[in-house]
Amino acid sequence: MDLYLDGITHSYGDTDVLRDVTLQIPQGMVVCLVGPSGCGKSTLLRFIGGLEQPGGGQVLQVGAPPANSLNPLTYVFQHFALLPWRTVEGNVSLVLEDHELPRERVQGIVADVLARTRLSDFRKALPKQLSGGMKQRVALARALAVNPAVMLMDEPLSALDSQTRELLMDDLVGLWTRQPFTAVYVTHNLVEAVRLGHRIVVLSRRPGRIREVVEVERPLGERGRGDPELERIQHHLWQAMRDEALAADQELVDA
Ligand SMILES: Nc1ncnc2c1ncn2[C@@H]1O[C@H](COP(=O)(O)OP(=O)(O)OP(=O)(O)O)[C@@H](O)[C@H]1O
Repeated sequence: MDLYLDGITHSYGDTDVLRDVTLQIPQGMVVCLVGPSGCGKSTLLRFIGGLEQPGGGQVLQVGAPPANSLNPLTYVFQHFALLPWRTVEGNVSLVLEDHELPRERVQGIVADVLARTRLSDFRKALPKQLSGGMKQRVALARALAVNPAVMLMDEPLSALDSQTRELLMDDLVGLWTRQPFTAVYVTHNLVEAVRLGHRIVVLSRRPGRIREVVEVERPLGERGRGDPELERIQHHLWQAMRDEALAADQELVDA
């Protein structure tokens, strides 16, 4: 299933938040949204997920989600949102409970996603026993368990320290390489964008409109740290964002 954003425009009261955002999110692609603080990235993600409706334009789903998808549009948040009293496997199976699946099917799905996120040995652990990176891997496993058509990822690594973030980026690349998924990935971090994004969308400051779309051709599995081509793209993205970010910053200070 592809997504097509057709002229998304929105205001909250007098605040114009998004203007005429038109964008294709093809199946199997990680599309990163970057842009200055307050430019409407999270708002756009909520529109894509159907949590809110835009004032103008529409989000179109083109084609059908996978036949066994239990939740076509699934979020991954910055702060994991795990239930502290449930084990790792209990947190993952939670999202399957309303679907009246046979017990063996649930066990099969949970075992599969825990293996894919390298958590099989920790299935009985409670969240408080896990590092931040492992908690986010549980959140990823939980998202994958419903076999989403598109994962909506809102700053999923920003609560983690830089080393853990590096490891999680490798995990995400490994997950995608073994079994490509579709994602809209909101981030402030241009290193993440160039490591994980097939397509990087730069939004202007508020009201967010598309300033530039950058395609990164290098396969995810071949993108290493210090890769000059990625650094060139990152530099280019920063140039595109810099003035917008400075102006947005000034607006916040002036407000
Ligand atoms: N429910 C709401 N009611 C009123 N204003 C809102 C609401 N949600 C967001 N806004 C405003 O819309 C603008 C865009 O917010 P949004 O959180 O989408 O930006 P963002 O690009 O994700 O920001 P950040 O990068 O700082 O997380 C901000 O000015 C915010 O205050």
